[in-house]
Amino acid sequence: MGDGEEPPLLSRSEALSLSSGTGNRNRAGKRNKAAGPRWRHACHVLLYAPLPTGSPQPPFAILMQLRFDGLFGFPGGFVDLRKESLEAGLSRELREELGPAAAGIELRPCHHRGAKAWTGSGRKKSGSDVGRLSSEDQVGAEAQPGSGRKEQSGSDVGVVTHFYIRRVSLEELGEIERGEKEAPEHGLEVQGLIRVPLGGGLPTFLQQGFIGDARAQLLGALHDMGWDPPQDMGSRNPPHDMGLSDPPP
Ligand SMILES: O=c1[nH]cnc2c1ncn2[C@@H]1O[C@H](COP(=O)(O)OP(=O)(O)O)[C@@H](O)[C@H]1O
Repeated sequence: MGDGEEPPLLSRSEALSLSSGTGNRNRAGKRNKAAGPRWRHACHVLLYAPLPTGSPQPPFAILMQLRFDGLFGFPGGFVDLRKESLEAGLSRELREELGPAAAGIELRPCHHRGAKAWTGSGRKKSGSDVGRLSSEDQVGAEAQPGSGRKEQSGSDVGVVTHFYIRRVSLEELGEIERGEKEAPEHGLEVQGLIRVPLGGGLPTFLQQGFIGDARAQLLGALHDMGWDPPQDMGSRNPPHDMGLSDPPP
């Protein structure tokens, strides 16, 4: 798969059928490469709030974060399916990255908007996922678009990125913004939360660096939410077609 080619969008259950790799070991505990790729699962969520009637278009606020590596992305991270569900793992990541105000944001399978499975051969060549990952995490980073890491053997490692969209109230969004400095990861993995500039500032924002396919996820979500930026704003990369409409509350 070359640059620009995206893996297909998978449903939650299709993506979960990709082994997390625990069964891919022989009796000596060594990885059995013939068993196929070992997949690590990562979950990220777009949190958005409707703005009051009469607000400038589009009438919602969307949160993203500036990461430790200078790239923009959505809150979330790797989930250990041996210990937690996708949604429980994502909630844990939100508490770490957004702080206590995120504890009240319940995430359910209905908020899942699609997943993509990336192998080493599908990796894009730009961006950086620079050296702070554990050896466990590196398996994923090798395979992730935008990782910037030297490619490993490619076919036996992979990352499944799950994308969620969750509507919150403007009050809940404000609480998260006010409480972000209390988050354990604030100033470490997360440098700060931002509201995506959706008006005239969007073209400039879209030229920033994004982790993985976060930029396409943002554009796909805007499309699902009924707002397609004018052509010249988002045309560098077509949005993911999430194949879904009307995100659940
Ligand atoms: O916003 C995002 N959208 C899509 N993929 C992302 C986003 N943020 C990180 N990733 C990818 O998900 C994987 C987990 O990265 P992350 O930095 O969130 O995990 P961690 O916080 O658990 O270390 C990495 O392969 C990374 O490239």
